[in-house]
Amino acid sequence: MEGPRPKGCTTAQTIHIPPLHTVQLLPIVPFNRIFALVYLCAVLALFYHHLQTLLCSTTLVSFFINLILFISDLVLAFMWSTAQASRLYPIQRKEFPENLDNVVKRSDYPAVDVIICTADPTREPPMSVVNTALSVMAYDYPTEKLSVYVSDDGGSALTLFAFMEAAKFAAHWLPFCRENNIVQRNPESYFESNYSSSSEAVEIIKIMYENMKMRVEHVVEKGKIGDEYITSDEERQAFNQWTHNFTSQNHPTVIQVLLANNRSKDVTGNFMPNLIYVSREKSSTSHHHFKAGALNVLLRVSAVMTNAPIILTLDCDMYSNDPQTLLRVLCYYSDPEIRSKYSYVQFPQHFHGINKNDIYACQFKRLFAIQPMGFDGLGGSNNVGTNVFFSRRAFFGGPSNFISPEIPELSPDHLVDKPIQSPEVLALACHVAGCNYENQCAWGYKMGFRYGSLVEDFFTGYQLRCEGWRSMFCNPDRPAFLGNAPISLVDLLNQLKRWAVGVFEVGFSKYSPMIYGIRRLGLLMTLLYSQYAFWPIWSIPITTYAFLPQLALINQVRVFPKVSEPWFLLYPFLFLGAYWQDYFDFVSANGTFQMWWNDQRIWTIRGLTCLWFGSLEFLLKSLGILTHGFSLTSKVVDDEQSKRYDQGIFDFGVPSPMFVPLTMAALINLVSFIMGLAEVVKSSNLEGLLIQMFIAGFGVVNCWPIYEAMVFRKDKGKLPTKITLTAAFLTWALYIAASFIFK
Ligand SMILES: O=c1ccn([C@@H]2O[C@H](COP(=O)(O)OP(=O)(O)O[C@H]3O[C@H](CO)[C@@H](O)[C@H](O)[C@H]3O)[C@@H](O)[C@H]2O)c(=O)[nH]1
Ligand SMILES: [Mn+2]
Repeated sequence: MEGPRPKGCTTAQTIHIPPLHTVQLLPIVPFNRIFALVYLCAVLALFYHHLQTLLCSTTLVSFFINLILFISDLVLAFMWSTAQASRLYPIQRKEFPENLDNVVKRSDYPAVDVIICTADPTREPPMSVVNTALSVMAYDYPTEKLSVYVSDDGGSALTLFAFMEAAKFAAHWLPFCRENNIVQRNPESYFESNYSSSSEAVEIIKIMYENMKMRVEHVVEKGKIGDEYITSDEERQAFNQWTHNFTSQNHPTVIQVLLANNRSKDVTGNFMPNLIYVSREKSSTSHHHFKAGALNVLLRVSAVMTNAPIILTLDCDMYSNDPQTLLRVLCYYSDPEIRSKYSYVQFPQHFHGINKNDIYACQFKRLFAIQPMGFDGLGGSNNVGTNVFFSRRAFFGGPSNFISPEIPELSPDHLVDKPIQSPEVLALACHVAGCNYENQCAWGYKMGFRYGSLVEDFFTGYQLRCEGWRSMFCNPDRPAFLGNAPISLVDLLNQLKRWAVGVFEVGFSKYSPMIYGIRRLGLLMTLLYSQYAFWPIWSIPITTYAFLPQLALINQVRVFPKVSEPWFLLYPFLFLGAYWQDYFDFVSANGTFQMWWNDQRIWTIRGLTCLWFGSLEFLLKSLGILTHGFSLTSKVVDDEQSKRYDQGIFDFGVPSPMFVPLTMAALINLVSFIMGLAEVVKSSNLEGLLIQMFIAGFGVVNCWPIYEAMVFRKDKGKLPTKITLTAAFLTWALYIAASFIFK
């Protein structure tokens, strides 16, 4: 495996050009490697002890208890080993866009196509999609090289209307940003920030923005576009495509060029970027492959219209937070060597509006910020679906194995020589957006974004890596993009449930890292990808440790070594070692202690809820019993909910079955801790049960918000009584069953 190469540095030293980028191994690496070795010894010792106790089990019950603990620890050890793979070579990159002028002329900058996906105007407010689009249209980049495509899987005239308004507003907004050197180019966020409101120009543009917002929101609220909002015949014609039998699941392709960079000018007379609305053809009889399908259509439509060599894919809520980002990407892309080997540059997902201590751990620091450095050091960052700059060539076979698309117009080296609004171009674009176009094609299997998993981002990144592409991770100090995170527990758990189904679809397919990946990626990268592909198996040890030691404690059965036995020492070492290292990683990625505490709490909550439900859903799906699709994460904010969120209060609210096992765990831990404590007071003998007491106590502390939601709260976000009662009944049943078993 090739380690990191400080490429920019070497070039700089030999020919004395200031570097465009540098790369550095993280200073913590030597420590990580030594610690991994020490920890490994402890893990091996633990398994020696496990085998001993397993073989010496005296009764069937104790054999089964030991077996469950053994399996759980096996899963923990496996997950630990996969995490080590990311700790051995983590690297950090830096770019120097200020040096770009020495290397490339502005006129030689490559063209860039941006694809923004949206799928439902009720769950993804069009105004927020518009803001995302405006923020990227205003990139510091030659406007004639920039095209923004909006993929509307909701097939909604409301979204098209919002973008017609956006196109008009952009004529004011883009020059305003340029002339005033605005850094925050998402208008909503700009007006929310402490901008200097002294100038008249700011006030004027703010009023314009508010007017646009009012019109769009009014139309969205009414659900239809009143005549008074339609200002030209062209617009009317566009909306006429929504005939009476047009539904979001059944309609022809709609492609609307809203701005064209050879024709549309802003108010200062400069040309604007292309802005194109695309809603692919849908029919209830064909499979659409969710976001991956939408992205493949957009890959083809953009190829026909502009065919830029760089493609940025964005989720509708992920707006650009830094106008210089494209220049950063050029720092890499302007190097032909990198261009021929790298398939994408991934920027992390950062979020705005997260509450102070991030109670739901929505920042996913490990997934989005920490582990990508480890992936990158091994030759390729993971792909997280949005904020990623692809090389178009990467969608057509490996670096040395080009796969030709079925028509030459889709080839990455095809030159588009007609304007985007010409009838031939539009006709071909409509053709390649058709829902039967992909029949008997390699799209989704060997070309483009890959089908077969609800986490098409993870799957596609993994497949590109298997084909031999490298990729990189770029995490500048100022976040390049900011997005929304779920603000209620059930939204979060539903999102993660989809991820759980999606990763299992990779883990248990013929492309599993363990059988397909291992032959192509080497051991470390395979382990790292396995950590995600088998992510839901965390639920096994988490559930075991949330119930088993507690039920044993209630019945005064000891399942761990006594304090006086030397094996005892392994447990605090393994626990503290893992938690401490995790804490350290987290804090190094700008986390705080409270954030980390919440993060580890959510980790246990996931293990008891969405990971099980996701696994079950995957099983039912594999058996053909269930055909669940891509459930969108809601981006609509309920006022009351958002108030609770800002105060850091857990939001249960709806009676989701996922809350039942969680509540049961909370009850069992509380009961066992109290009963254990009573026993200690009575016989003042903690020696044998110390580890179990500790686990139950740790559980109780972690479950605090659940007790509150169960007993003390009256607001709408409290735990529904139905859930509390069901969980209480099941806990009681479990208690009775356990007392029979442990007898
Ligand atoms: O049929 C669909 C379904 C979704 N989307 C879009 O996909 C994006 C992501 O959907 P969201 O509901 O926000 O899911 P998240 O779980 O927040 O997204 C994460 O997980 C997804 C995979 O499950 C990745 O695609 C995303 O990039 C990644 O940010 C949104 O822009 C949607 O509009 C479509 O275009 N078509
Ligand atoms: Mn999202």
